[in-house]
Amino acid sequence: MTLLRDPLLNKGTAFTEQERAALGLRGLLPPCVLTMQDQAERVLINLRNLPSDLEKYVALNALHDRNEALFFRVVCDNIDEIQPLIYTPTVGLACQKYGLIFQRPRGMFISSRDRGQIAELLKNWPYPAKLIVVTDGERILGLGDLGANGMGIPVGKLSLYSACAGVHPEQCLPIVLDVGTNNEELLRDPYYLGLRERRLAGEAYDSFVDEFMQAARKTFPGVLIQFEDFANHSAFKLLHKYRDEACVFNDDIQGTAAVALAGLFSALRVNGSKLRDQRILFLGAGEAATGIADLVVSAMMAEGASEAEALGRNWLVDSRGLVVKGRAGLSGHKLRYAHDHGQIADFLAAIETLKPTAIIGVAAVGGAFTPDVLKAMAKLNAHPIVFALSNPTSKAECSAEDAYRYTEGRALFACGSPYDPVTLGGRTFVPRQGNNSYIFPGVGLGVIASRSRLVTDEMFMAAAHSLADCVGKDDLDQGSLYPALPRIREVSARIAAAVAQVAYQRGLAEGPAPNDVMGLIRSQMYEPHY
Ligand SMILES: O=C([O-])CC(=O)C(=O)O
Ligand SMILES: [Mg+2]
Repeated sequence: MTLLRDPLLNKGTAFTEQERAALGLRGLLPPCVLTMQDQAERVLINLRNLPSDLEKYVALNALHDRNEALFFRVVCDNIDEIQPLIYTPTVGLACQKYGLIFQRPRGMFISSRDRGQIAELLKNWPYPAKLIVVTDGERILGLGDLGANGMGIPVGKLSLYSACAGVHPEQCLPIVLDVGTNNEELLRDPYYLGLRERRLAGEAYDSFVDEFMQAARKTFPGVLIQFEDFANHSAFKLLHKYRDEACVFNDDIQGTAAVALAGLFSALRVNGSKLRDQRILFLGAGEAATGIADLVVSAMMAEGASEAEALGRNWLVDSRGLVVKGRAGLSGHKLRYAHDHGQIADFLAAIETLKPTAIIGVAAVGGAFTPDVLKAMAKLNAHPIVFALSNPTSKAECSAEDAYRYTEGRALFACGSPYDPVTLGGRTFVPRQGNNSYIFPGVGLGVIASRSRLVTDEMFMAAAHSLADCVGKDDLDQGSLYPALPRIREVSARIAAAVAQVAYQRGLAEGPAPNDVMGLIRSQMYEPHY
């Protein structure tokens, strides 16, 4: 009976006659023996009969808790259909309803009440973790502070690690650091499962996170720690504090940067220009905006631009207008992009003045790329680059349909959440997601496989190039700036190999470089089967 209750061992009706006899399962299962394929088909039939995405999320979660291999088989074989249900956009709603839909815990919940005992707590995790995705829930997607309900995000990210890059599920540990929440609604919500108190701040917060970092590294030596969906003020600080001493990265800063840069490389193949000649205007000035801009600056410099020139080609607009030199109260991460210029209050006026070739939306202001914004970009450029990257769909700067409609089908478009193909004037466009989900699974796999001590920006640059290299002419012809999702395991393997290569070249890896790095990567990829 224990076997049937253990999701890592359970095969349900797929236990063979011999297994049933040998393992004491006779009589505990209906007599019919199914194949994994039969089971997967049945899962899909049931899933498609469910009336809402949230119910599908719950059903998939339940499958994950019942039979892990079957869950991943279904995800891998139907990634286009399933990814939006276990990841953005549905995971956003699932986090908002986390307390209500809760059935079984997944991952670890470490709260500020556990101060002084985090190492002891981590020992309760029964597997040797090699990869932790951790959030404090303060900025979940573009939805803001969801406190401990943010747990859905590390869970979703790690499901993609296993499905999209074959990181073994047993190596994956989702963690929420529950330091309270400042979300009034949650504090009043009877079903909220986190601590009902305001967020820790200042020194108390820093020392709590530091205790977690030391305990995690001690309990799981060499573990890769991905920071996810922290608010800006914590995200930059934590990355800066730990990146040179621990194996960490911030997905929202560095992962998003690499996916956006790869999308720009693809777009430039269509419009035939160079990165160093672009003028990029960001709507948003947080983790994603400055993360992307920093990587773009490095890439422009690799094409021969000076640093000053490259910086001057990236501009930010935040809630107070254009980020310019001397504007009062600018936070540190924006300063590189605070150029000498007069104040401009709104985004459209900034477009008209600065004449960008690309606009990148990362401010979680739904609908901010208005028809007028899109038309202005179409007037300035033969092929305007328009990336509406905010998540979930309700926060997207514009829909795919609007992006194509208001630019007469000339936009080179990428979106953070999935959109269906758009047919316009006899042409069908297939927009693809400029989502860090193309990047982090491969980066993580490469870091784990090479046992790299650190995660570097050079690795994200290599990941961006590898991802861009996977985009074919057939993709570009239909308006896709990224490869098709069903190719993701191959794409992740290439990214992982490139990342591992950097680790070996820079002396960050453990052990000598193998002759066949790709072989090493492939040999480590988990395949869901019985
Ligand atoms: O999770 C996603 O879809 C992308 C991401 O990291 C975020 O929006 O914070
Ligand atoms: Mg994120």
